Amino acid sequence: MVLMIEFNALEKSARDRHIPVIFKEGITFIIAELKARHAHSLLEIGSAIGYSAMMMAANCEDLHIETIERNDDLYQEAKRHIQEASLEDRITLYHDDALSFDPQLLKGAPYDVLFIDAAKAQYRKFFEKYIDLVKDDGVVIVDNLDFHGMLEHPETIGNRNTKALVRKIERFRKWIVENDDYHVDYIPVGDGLCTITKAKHKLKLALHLNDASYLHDYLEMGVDRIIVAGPMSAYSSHKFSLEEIEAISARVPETYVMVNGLYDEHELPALRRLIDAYAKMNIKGLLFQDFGVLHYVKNRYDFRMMYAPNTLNTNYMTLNVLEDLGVDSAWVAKEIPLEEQIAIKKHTHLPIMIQGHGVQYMMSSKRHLLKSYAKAAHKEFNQDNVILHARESDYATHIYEDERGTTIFSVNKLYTLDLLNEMSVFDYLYIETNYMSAIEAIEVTHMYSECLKALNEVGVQEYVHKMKDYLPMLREISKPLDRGFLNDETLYRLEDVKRRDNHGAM
Ligand SMILES: C[S@@+](CC[C@H](N)C(=O)[O-])C[C@H]1O[C@@H](n2cnc3c(N)ncnc32)[C@H](O)[C@@H]1O
Repeated sequence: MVLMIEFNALEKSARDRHIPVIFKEGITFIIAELKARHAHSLLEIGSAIGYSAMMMAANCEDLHIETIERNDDLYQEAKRHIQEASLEDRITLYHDDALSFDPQLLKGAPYDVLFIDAAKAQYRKFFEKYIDLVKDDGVVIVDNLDFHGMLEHPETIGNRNTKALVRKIERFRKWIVENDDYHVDYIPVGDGLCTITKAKHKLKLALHLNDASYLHDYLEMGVDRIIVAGPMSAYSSHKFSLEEIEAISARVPETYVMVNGLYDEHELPALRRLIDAYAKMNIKGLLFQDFGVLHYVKNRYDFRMMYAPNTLNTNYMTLNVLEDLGVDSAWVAKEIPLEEQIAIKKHTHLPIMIQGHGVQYMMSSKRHLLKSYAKAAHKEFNQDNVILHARESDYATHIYEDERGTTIFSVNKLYTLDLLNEMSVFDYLYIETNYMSAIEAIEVTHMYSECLKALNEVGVQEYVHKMKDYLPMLREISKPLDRGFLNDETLYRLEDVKRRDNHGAM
C-alpha cells in the first residue's frame, strides 16, 4: 500500500509543474463512489502522471484500472510512479491518443466506471467512443465541468481560445443534460464533477397532431412529443395558426413544429419572421429539411433541431455529419427496409424517429400539379381528397396540394403495432395522422401507447399479449393497412411494389 504522504508530494510536484491533476475533494468523492458501488473495473481517459489512478487503486482494494495517456513525457512518468508503488498488476497504462486508440486492446470491458479527465474540448467524443464499454448499471464520471468557475462567469474570460473551450464544455454539459438516454448529477466539489448513469432506453411516442381538441387525451395517454404543422410547413393536410400553436406549446413541453419546406430566396424574410415568432413561444424543437433553417437558428435560438427530409437519411455517416453540424435528432428514410434502419440506428448516437403508423409520403413537388391538371383538362374536383390510380397497376395514392406544392401519400397505412419489440432500439415512434379522422387518430394512438407502456414498463410477454388483443381492432379502425417499405428492398423497383401489393397488403 502506498503511503498518503507520497501522494501529497506527487500532487504538489504536479501542481508546481502546472500539470492539472484532480483536486483532493474530487478524488475523495470518486473513491467514496467507487467503494459504494463495489467497483471492480475502471477505465480512465487522461492519466497525466498517474496520480488519480494510483489514488483510486491504493484506496479501493479490488479495483482494476486501465488508463490512457497520449503525452509521452507524462506517460513515462506515470509508468515510473506506478512501478515504484508496485501497482502494475492493478493499473494498466496505455500510451496512445484515446480518440484513435483501438478499444479492442482493453481488457476489463464492460466497466463499472469510466472516468473522463482528458482534453476538455473533446469530452463528447470521448463519451461517445467509450460509453458502450460501460455496464448498463455503471457510471461515467467527468471532471472539470466548472472549469475554474468560468462557466458561471464567462464575462471574466479574456483569452479567445479559453472562451472557445468554455463554450465547448458548456455545449457538452447542455447536450448531456438534455439527453434522455442519461441521467446526470452535478457534484460541486473540486473543479465540478458530474456523474452520468444510463437511463433505461424507451421507445417514445410522437404524434402528428390533426385536432387540438383532443390534446388532453393524448397527454393522458402518455404521448411524449406533439408535432404540429403551421404556416410554411410541408406534407401536412392540417395546419394550425400561430395562435393555435402558441396555445398548444403552452400545454405541451415537447412541442415540435414543422418548418420542413424547401424555401425559395423570396420566402426567406417570411421564414425568418416565422422562426422569430416561434422563438417567443414555448416550442421545444423544429423539424426541418432546408439547411437555411438550421443556419438561421444556429447561434441565435435554442430550438432542438430535427432533420426530417423524407428520403435522404439512408446511412449512419450522413447522420454523424448532421450531428457535427449541431443537429439534435433525425428521421431516417422510410423507403428502406427495417433491417437497414436498425443498422443505421446502431451506428449513430443521434436520436432517431421512425414512422410507426399512418399514410406514407411517396413524393412531392414544389409545383401545383392538381391546379395545373384541372386547368389543362378543364376538370373540377374536390382537392382535399384526390386519389390517383396508377396506370397498369391498382396502386392508389392520395394527392394533396397546398401553397407549398403537391404531395403524394400512400392510401394504405403503415402499421407496426406487432413490430414494437424490434423497433424499440429507436427513440421516437411517429404516428402520422394525415387522412385520419380525429377519432381514428385517438384510437390508433391509444393502442400504440398501451402496447409501448406494456413493453417499456412490464416486458415483452405483456406487450405480446396486449398487441394480440389490439391488432384485430386496429385492422378494423385504420384501413387499408400494409407494411410500407419495411420488408421491401426499395420503393423504386416496380417488382417490389407489385410483390407488396399482391402478398403484403392486408
Ligand atoms: C487533467 S490531466 C489528467 C489528470 C489525471 N487524471 C489526474 O488527476 O491525476 C489530462 C490529461 O489528459 C491527457 N490527454 C488529453 N487528451 C488526450 C487524448 N486524446 N488521449 C489521451 N490522453 C489525453 C493530457 O495529456 C493530460 O495528461
